[in-house]
Amino acid sequence: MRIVVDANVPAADTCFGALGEVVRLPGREIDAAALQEADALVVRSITRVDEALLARAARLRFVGTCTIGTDHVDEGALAERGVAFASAPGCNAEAVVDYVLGSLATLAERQGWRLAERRVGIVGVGNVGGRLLERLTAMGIDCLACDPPRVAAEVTEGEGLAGFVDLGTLIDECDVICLHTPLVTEGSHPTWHLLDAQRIAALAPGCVLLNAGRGDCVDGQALRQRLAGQGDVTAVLDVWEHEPAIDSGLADLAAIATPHVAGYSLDGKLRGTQRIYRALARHVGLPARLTLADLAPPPPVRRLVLDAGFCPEEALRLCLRAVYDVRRDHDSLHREARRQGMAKGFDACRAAYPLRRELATLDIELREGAQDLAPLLSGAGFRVATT
Ligand SMILES: NC(=O)c1ccc[n+]([C@@H]2O[C@H](COP(=O)([O-])OP(=O)(O)OC[C@H]3O[C@@H](n4cnc5c(N)ncnc54)[C@H](O)[C@@H]3O)[C@@H](O)[C@H]2O)c1
Ligand SMILES: O=C(O)[C@H](O)[C@H](O)COP(=O)(O)O
Repeated sequence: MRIVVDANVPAADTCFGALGEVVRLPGREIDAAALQEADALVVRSITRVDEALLARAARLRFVGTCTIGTDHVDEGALAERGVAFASAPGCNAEAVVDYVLGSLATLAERQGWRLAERRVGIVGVGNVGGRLLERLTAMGIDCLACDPPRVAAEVTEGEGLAGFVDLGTLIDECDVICLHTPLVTEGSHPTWHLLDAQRIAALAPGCVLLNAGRGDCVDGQALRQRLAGQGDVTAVLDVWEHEPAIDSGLADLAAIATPHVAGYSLDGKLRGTQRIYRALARHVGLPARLTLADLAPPPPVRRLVLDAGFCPEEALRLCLRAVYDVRRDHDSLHREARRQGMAKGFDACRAAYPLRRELATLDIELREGAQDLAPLLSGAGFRVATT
């Protein structure tokens, strides 16, 4: 079996090599010619899997994307050709939540506010937004949630979603708005330009808008105008319209601008690889013997000991940055964009992404006098012990 795999899929040779011959190609270079002899295709989100790509893929029987998002895949076209499809729901959701916490802690420090005093609105409460809601609530932070499709499902399935509000209410009542919606262009709950010019104009002065869903969920031009004109809201943007050739003017105006890497923990990527490896093995009737534990190395920082003397905000920042510092990704996007131009720089940051682990890989020991920090830090996602 010949398996074409995006070069940015970690542990591909170990996993897919156990099932067949692996051909690795940069995601943007996978084209119809590359699939002529392929039996299986494993992508991430940058390869558009559509009619044009499939045109000469007569042998193709399986496509897997090691990502949560599936908007780059024409599932109808695959079904018509009898090609099986698998994605990796939730694989990097914890990493995205780590990114949100790191971004908010960084802004709080820069702008001189306390996260505990802010109300956070979460739009799209699925794997990512749901985990964010859980972690923020456990940290004692007030949250509102908006997810009309889930609310509609409640009516029919009795999910019980008390406390969910509509988008207008969330915008009016929250200081921080976190967008975790997929890109949906059709149906009764489309998300294309969910934050359009009108909603962007309605953002209250001082509010923070964070988008780690899909770039097309926000009208980038309207956001750029609001940031450039009034300069009274703060944007944290990980996803963009027209990636990788994103609007560099908007990137300059965003307080935190990163190249679509919110989900780029090694753990999240390996989970994605492993899910698709298992799906392909099942599809071809081979055993999938490799587990996540076989693939993930030990974390580079395993343990932190805190004694008395930290205020909660400082302790949280210190622990977050021991694992992942979002400022590194912001700086590297700007640096590489200056060096190579935006489109090349954007992709270069992603291709050479440094090692990043998830908060749950860090053990924190709280000594006497620091034990009050336990709810905040365990709520944030660290493994906390008191001694
Ligand atoms: N930046 C990154 O690195 C990164 C990483 C992972 C996922 N993502 C993006 O985040 C999206 C969400 O991920 P997930 O794992 O939570 O997906 P999910 O499918 O588990 O959840 C998405 C939620 O959004 C809700 N939703 C859909 N339309 C909506 C609308 N109009 N208004 C409000 N809510 C709406 C759905 O009902 C669902 O609950 C993915 O589809 C992907 O596009 C980005
Ligand atoms: O949908 C997802 O899982 C994320 O957006 C993912 O992090 C995208 O990563 P990429 O495919 O761009 O490497």
